[in-house]
Amino acid sequence: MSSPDSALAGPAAATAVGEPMPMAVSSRRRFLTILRSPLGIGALAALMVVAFFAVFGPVLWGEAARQADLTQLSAKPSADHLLGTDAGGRDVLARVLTATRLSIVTAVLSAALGVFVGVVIGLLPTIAPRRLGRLVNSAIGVALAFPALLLAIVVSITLDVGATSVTLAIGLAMAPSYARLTQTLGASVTGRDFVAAARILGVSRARILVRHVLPNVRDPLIVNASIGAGTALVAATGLSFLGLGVQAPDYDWGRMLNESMGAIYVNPAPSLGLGAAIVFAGVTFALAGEVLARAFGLHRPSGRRRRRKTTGSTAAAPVPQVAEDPVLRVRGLRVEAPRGDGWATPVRGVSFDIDRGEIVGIVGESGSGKSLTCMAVASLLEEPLHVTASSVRFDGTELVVRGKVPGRPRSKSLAQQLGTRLAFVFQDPSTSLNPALHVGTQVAEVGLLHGGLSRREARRRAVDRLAAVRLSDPARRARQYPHEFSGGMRQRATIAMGLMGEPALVIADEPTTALDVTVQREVLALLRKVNREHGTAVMFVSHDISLVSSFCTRVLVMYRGAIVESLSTEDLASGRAAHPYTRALVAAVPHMDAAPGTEFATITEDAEFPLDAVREGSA
Ligand SMILES: Nc1ncnc2c1ncn2[C@@H]1O[C@H](COP(=O)(O)OP(=O)(O)OP(=O)(O)O)[C@@H](O)[C@H]1O
Repeated sequence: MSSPDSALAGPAAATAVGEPMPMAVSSRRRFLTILRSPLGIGALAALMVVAFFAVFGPVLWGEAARQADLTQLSAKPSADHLLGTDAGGRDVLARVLTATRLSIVTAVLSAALGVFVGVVIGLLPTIAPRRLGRLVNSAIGVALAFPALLLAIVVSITLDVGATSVTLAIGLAMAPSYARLTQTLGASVTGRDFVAAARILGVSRARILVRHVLPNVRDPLIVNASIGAGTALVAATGLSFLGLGVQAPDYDWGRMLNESMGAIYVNPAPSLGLGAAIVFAGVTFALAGEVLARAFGLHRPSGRRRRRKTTGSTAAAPVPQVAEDPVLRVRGLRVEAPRGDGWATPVRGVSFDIDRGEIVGIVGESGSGKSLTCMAVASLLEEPLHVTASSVRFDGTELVVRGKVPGRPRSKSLAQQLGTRLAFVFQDPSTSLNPALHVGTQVAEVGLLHGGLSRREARRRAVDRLAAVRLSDPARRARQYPHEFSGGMRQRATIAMGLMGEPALVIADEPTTALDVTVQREVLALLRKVNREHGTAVMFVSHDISLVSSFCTRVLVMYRGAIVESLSTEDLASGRAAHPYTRALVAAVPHMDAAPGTEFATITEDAEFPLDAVREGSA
């Protein structure tokens, strides 16, 4: 038997935190498939055996377990007593079967308590303000550092020994492990692009938790909860074995094991029988966990059905009536990040405008601050980053509050405006959609959140938007999961999400880097179509200066966190760039007509360029 302590240390060690598995088939079909597999059949059979003895054990063998035959004290196995008798002359097999109920119920309830408390605590850092989150994290760390068995013993003794106290003790001792697991899983999900996308749509923290975090952390939690029942069984048995668990006249497997140990060398059968029962039940829980994870752990989240008052057929928020000012006007945007003992400034007070309907490229080497600039203007950067500016005016609304650009919109109306008027297309299409939700559900989200649409209407509009981004058979595609899409299709779905509203600006942060050239062209054509048909401005980030030259009308050149030049693409293409860094970037573009053997021009790491802007641009 593994030590209860090691067993209680549980879930984090047993989990492979990763991508949720894809959900290609319906849950019913998946359930039937797994049930027909050897694993499913074995788990179901074992579970039925355990359940049978837990339910009927005391009824069928309770009487036999109580009858004492004083002529047969500590008897060895015989035809009448297959596992022999105990020191009181009672049939051991009947007592083992009768004790199944108490042992299993204690294990299941303790595991349920541990998982519940652990999940609640573990999710707190995801939804709580940052400082409280950090405090909870530290508290989980401290609780984990305390040996779990010791914790269980202390709680058990404090609460007065017995079945109830052992359940509470084990549940509370298991909770920190589940809390850490939940917190780690939650953190891995909240850093993903689809959560950032949800934030842009103005989805609240609680809703992000329910719709995006929980479905993606559920599978490992389900597996661990089931394995946890086996763990709890071993722990409860251990505590009872030590005399700290179930007390007479009740008995569970642990207490019986304790009583049988005195005679183990002369009559090992009772101990072996008990050991077999404990191992069988433990393995059953582990198998059940595996089956549950495969069968139900990949369910589409049921989600609370919420009907809203229908206000019209479009999900778009009313378009603010603004003058023909730039769609985005940024002044003195600065991003600071903690580094070592001090602060680094990856974005150094940049200023720029993007006019309505304009397509503006941002180019620069890796690390020049392009992505941070985009995220900052979309209100997506949170602590520990400091984002300050004298003004960030989007679509007529000032985003800066007391010199800072908040990581979340300050009001519901602003969240609605950002959710419907600003679209963000991320670099990696494989992370920008939630793998646990149907694509249509995700596209429809903004209609539910900001458009006042009913679920059905939002879905209809989502299908319409998927058609608008030229996805064939959009109704079927809407019912598929992101893994059933190609990279290009995912990018289109992300753009379709943006088109649920009436976006005034699409920020596309290297949207084609992860795609092959053909798909790249399709995505660019789509962005251009959105630009032409809706007058949507595009802020297009890329390393690829030739791509930017062909796609954009104007280019902002970033170097070490500053915009060093703003010029038209004609000027760029015809070699009229003024800043030495821009000229070096252009010179580094390889040409097909270069003579064989010609060395490519590169920008070396130690190359230094002035940070002052040569035209409009840097503050
Ligand atoms: N969350 C963060 N915390 C601290 N520093 C960061 C953070 N994000 C980015 N940085 C740093 O800021 C600098 C600019 O990063 P950014 O992602 O904006 O560069 P980029 O120009 O978009 O690069 P790439 O083209 O490779 O995506 C980099 O040095 C990066 O290490």
